[in-house]
Amino acid sequence: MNDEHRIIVALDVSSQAEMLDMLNKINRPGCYVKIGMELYLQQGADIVRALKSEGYSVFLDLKLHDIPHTVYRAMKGLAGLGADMINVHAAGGVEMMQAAVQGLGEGARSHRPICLAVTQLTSTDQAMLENELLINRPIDEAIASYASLAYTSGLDGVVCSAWEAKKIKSCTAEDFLAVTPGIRLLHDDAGDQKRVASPAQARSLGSDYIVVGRSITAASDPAQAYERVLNDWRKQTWTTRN
Ligand SMILES: O=C(O)c1cc(=O)[nH]c(=O)n1[C@@H]1O[C@H](COP(=O)(O)O)[C@@H](O)[C@H]1O
Repeated sequence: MNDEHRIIVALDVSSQAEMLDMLNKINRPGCYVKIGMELYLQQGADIVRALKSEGYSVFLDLKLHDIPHTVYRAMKGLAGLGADMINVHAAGGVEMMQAAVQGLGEGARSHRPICLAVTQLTSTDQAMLENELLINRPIDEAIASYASLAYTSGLDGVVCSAWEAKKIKSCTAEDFLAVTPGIRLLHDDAGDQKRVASPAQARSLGSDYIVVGRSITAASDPAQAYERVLNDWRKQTWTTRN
């Protein structure tokens, strides 16, 4: 798989027209894109079909979190859209994650989409984990524990920050995917993201894919920003703390 396929661009816009405009600006036909709830909830399933018919790889990020039966039925329907990657919240538990994989397997036309579990959002930090979610564990331990549950549930990987990727792989498997948002180029504003890394850091830390939104889409020249992300990912000069 080439380097470009490891960069997933988060198309966080609200209409098909804005999406097409952004894809035009990025100018990378067939790249990997992520459709989140903003676009999906306003434009519906056709947006995924349209992107697939144009040759894009699609991560459908709807972060399902419900009772197992509901998630099973939702995934069975979503599987037919042809997305390459899809996610649930690990906090839904083992039975729900197993139901997600089962639904995807039964609904897929050919290949089952990659199924990921969101561990803890990259907008969560240690203080929020303890004070709001009442989880009194170090955040990387809590995340590794969610990842282990996802692994035993038969998922293909997790969404986490780059900083947890190594620990997750050591307690699951080397080929258990770490898909990491919270990516920023040097000098970019972190905004609401707490656990942030650069593309080069993420790769050094063990990320398999990076999800990049505003560092590309809010840049004055998105095509140039995409190129900077890709070059940084390729550089991988940064070495880990461990
Ligand atoms: O599942 C995700 O994609 C996701 C999980 C997570 O923990 N953190 C996170 O930021 N995301 C998504 O990744 C994208 C990050 O966007 P930027 O912060 O603009 O790069 C957004 O579309 C988020 O919805």
